[in-house]
Amino acid sequence: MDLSDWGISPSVMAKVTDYAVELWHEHRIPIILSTLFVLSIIRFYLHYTEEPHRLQVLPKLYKEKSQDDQKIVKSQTVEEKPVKQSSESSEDEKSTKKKAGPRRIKGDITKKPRAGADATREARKIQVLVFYTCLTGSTEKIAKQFAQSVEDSLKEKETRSTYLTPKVLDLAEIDYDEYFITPPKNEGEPIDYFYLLLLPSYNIDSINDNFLEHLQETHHDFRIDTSPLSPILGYSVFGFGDREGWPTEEEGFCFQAKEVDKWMAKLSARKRAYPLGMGDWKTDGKERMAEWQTGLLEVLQHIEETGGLGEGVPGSGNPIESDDEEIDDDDGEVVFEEGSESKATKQKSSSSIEDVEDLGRIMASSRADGATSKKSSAPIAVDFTTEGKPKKKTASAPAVVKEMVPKNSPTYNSLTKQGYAIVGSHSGVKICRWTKSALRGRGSCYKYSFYGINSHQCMETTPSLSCSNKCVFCWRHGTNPVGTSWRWVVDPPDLIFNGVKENHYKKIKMMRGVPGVRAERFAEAMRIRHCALSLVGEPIFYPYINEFLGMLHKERISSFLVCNAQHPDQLATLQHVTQLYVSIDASNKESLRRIDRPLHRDFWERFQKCLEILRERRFRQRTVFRLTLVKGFNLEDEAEGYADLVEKGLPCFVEIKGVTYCGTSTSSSAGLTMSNVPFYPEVQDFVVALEKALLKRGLNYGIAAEHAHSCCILLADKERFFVKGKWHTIIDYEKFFELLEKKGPDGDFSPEDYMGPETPEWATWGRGGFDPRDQRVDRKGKPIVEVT
Ligand SMILES: Cc1cc2nc3c(=O)[nH]c(=O)nc-3n(C[C@H](O)[C@H](O)[C@H](O)COP(=O)(O)O)c2cc1C
Ligand code: SF4
Repeated sequence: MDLSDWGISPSVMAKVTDYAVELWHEHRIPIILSTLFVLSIIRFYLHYTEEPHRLQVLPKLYKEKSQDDQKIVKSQTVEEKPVKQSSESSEDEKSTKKKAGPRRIKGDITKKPRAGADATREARKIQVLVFYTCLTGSTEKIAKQFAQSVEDSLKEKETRSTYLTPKVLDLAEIDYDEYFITPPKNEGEPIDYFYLLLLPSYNIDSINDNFLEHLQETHHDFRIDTSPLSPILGYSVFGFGDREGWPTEEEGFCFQAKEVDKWMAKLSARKRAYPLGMGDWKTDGKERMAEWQTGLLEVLQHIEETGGLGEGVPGSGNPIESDDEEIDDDDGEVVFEEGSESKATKQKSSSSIEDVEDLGRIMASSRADGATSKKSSAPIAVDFTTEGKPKKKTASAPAVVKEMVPKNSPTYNSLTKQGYAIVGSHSGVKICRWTKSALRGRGSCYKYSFYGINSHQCMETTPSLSCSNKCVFCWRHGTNPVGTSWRWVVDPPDLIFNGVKENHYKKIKMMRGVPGVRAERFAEAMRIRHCALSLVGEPIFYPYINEFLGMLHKERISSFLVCNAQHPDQLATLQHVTQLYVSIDASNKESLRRIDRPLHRDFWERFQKCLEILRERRFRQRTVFRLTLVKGFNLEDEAEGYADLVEKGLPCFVEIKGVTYCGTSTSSSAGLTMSNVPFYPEVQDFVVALEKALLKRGLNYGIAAEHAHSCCILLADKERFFVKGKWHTIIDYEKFFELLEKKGPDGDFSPEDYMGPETPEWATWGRGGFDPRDQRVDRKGKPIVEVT
């Protein structure tokens, strides 16, 4: 077509073209932008007007797809929305729009159930596998009988719905790869495995060597995970040996069982379900195995109920043999720094002070409260500030009584972090370092050597975390509470008693998976036989201490009570305890002020009064002075001063102990450093000097026993505890309870009436006093070789 046909001449055309080109060159940017703007508007318009139409198609597609999927994944649910009619509300429409898009799946994908998960427990069976080796015939028989007996017991406990009949497997016949690289694979229903290994030791080449080599190689094989047996539910080993040929562990008793236990811990990622048991079938084997079996059955039942090993395992079962816990001494008394609570206690509120005589009344109401609300809120505040003169009750209304250690307080957090369990609002319990050590056969505390206390059966607790001193060598470092009077809520004694026992056992159970814990000691530890009332604070601060003691004694738990010679009124009314300690931290007033930093103004008078009480009661209570020696504070030239105090109190025993450095800011602010810790020979010299000073005064005390390991020496009254040429510092605990039951808590009987057998030879002066049943280890767990 020609433009001239439309009547447009070529010259006009050329002009228009020129004009358009010129226009473009001059305004091309605004033109482009405007065009883009217009196009976007059109695009948005089309998007919003077309969407409903597209949505009508999509659900249909979803539905078809989801039907296919359902065939494959049963537990998946496809989220779909019915097609919306245009008449439906815009709200619905919005939600529909929101959910449009890729297919979404609700619910979990069906996973293989995880061993140990509660929810899946029902669906899974547990298979106990009993592995054994045998050269001379005994272990095979034992293994079969054992498996039968486990099955019978599980039947009795009605756990058969989960446990399959235990299988007995000879390690000489099985393929290790089938069981000891990964747990066996089961084609049918899923099964969880629990391994038990009964293993005699042989000091000749035997199948045990192959087995151990296999375990070791599996652990080190770089192609496999270092803990390929971690899917098993747990394991435990029992070793057989012969004490005639291999009397001690150092000499090889059950050495291969110990090795297997160690490797299994590594391969299973610390799934030690129960401590290694060891026995000699000719002597104690049956007994040891019965204990081991009892413990195991409890674990198996626990697994059945909860699906796992429970508290303490794994986690507590650190495979590295180490004692990396902080230095912890026996009976350490802790002073807390003043924090918010102590500030509260400092604000003396005379209005909240009650007569000591009123305690009976308050206690009755406290008990009643305890029965319903577990915790008494009786507003008790006992003033201990001025000894002997209880303040008159005032008429004004009592102030609000607070808890000593409330759950959300910094003190609570600090103490629980340090491993204390807080019971009620003012009591604490903790497993002492020696209890752990004895459970692992690494030595007991000096009280085993001196008095026959089994450290692994000892509970260390206090019914009062509060104290009225701020001793420089105090162990723990919290934030409070210290105080001269009881201004807190009082918990009833049964609440404390049950609570401390429960928590003690809980903590013992947590030791189950710790390497080196001995099965027989672990089993024994489940019966508390002794209670050290010390830990932190001041036990006789607790208004119902006698009731608490009564509960201990009723269960035949002995009581070793340590007090700080600041509460004479409470000391005077204290009923029988198995052994009554008074801390004597200095020989004179000035020294005592410097070391104990007492809060009482009349601390020296109180101290003197306590000594008088002890003297009066020395034929009723088994009294002990405990001296803690701090070089540069109370050691040098103080033997004479201490002798004067002994003359005054005439205790049955005097324990002398070198302070152990705790490195807290309390101690450093008091100028205490490592140089204040006396060496054992210095403690020995001091004790010899004290013995001499006592003799000079006509006091017949002699050095009865020592425990070099904890830098502790015992002086005893020779007239009373040296019988027929032998020291008798050990206690006859059963006799104590018999006397108590016969004569009552205020009964008339003396320490000699429950004096036990002679002090063991190895504990006497010059012999060191380390329990010969155990092995001394250094802080890294390495055996200490004595240089003689
Ligand atoms: C050759 C031989 C070597 C042994 N070596 C040790 C040993 O080093 N340590 C140990 O505690 N017991 C040792 N025993 C003792 C056995 O471990 C113990 O008697 C065990 O109960 C034997 O079990 P069995 O009859 O199943 O083979 C040895 C016994 C034998 C026959
Ligand atoms: S008496 Fe008990 S609490 Fe005290 S050190 Fe010994 S084992 Fe520990």
